[in-house]
Amino acid sequence: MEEIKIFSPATVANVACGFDVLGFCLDTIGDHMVVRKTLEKGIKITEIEGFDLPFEATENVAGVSALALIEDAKPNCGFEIEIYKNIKPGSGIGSSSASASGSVFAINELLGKPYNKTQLTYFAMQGEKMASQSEHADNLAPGIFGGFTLVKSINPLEILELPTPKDLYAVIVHPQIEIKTSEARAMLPNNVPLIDAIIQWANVGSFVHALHTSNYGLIQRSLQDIVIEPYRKRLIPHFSQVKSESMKAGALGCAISGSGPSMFALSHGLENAKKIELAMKKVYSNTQIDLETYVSKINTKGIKIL
Ligand SMILES: Nc1ncnc2c1ncn2[C@@H]1O[C@H](COP(=O)(O)OP(=O)(O)O)[C@@H](O)[C@H]1O
Ligand SMILES: N[C@@H](CCOP(=O)(O)O)C(=O)O
Repeated sequence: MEEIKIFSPATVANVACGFDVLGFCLDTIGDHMVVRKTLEKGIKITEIEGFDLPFEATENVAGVSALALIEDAKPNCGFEIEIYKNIKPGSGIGSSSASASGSVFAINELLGKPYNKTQLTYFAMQGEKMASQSEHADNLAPGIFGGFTLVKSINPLEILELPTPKDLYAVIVHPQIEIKTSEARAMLPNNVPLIDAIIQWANVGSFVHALHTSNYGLIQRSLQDIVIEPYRKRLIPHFSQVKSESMKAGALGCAISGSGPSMFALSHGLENAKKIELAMKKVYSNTQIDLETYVSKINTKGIKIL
């Protein structure tokens, strides 16, 4: 194979209680990428559509992650990368992650798949580190593995794949403003009160159990973030109103997606998800804020070859 075209999906990181640990993969929104082998060695980004991003490989997360992989693989060829972005940078649904994971996934396929998904996540982390100035894999893991994932540890990198209840849907509301992950991380405290930590890790454990048992009521009781949301919600216009309207419409839970400004809600069933989407959208109907919204099944496959 000399060329490959892929769909690299958007992802929701943190998932309320699981900051830097939990994440899930979306289905209806993502980037397209084309990667092909070249005789000339190295990494070249030859096409970027959708948003204004750097073509210099060392300044684009797709290039940085690809360079990390070829540094290890030392192939006797190079690669050209075309990026067709649908995920707005600074969105909170893993724009940088989709590029970083998509490029290493594609190159791995072209090299005959010498690396496993954990190794690909490690290479993609090198790109994410450049974008967010910190090491986190909670967007990358669900994009590469699919479904829900839990990042057990960064060093050594260990990722757990979690089950996806079959009738679970996600609603994404993305106010068209930009929040850089690096800035949204810099505003966080270094310490968490013990009482808050206890509640947060109880929610993580309960949420994981709820996924394993398809217990939608326990999902609802676990989707709570008392550590990060209090700091970041002020960055998102009308966040509290969106959250309360989504819950009134029947959401299992609603929280900030990644570092924002996107928000996500989880729904038991598609019809309920559509009602929740309308309720969340309505909050912005009399504002000047542009909005993108998506209703998505949980994508259990992750990155797809087209
Ligand atoms: N290929 C890329 N895709 C998206 N963002 C990129 C890419 N390369 C570099 N960046 C930079 O990374 C930042 C977006 O990453 P981030 O702040 O984590 O947003 P998101 O929440 O959408 O992932 C932006 O500053 C953007 O300029
Ligand atoms: N755990 C990270 C996740 C960032 O997600 P993104 O989609 O905003 O890149 C954080 O919250 O900083």
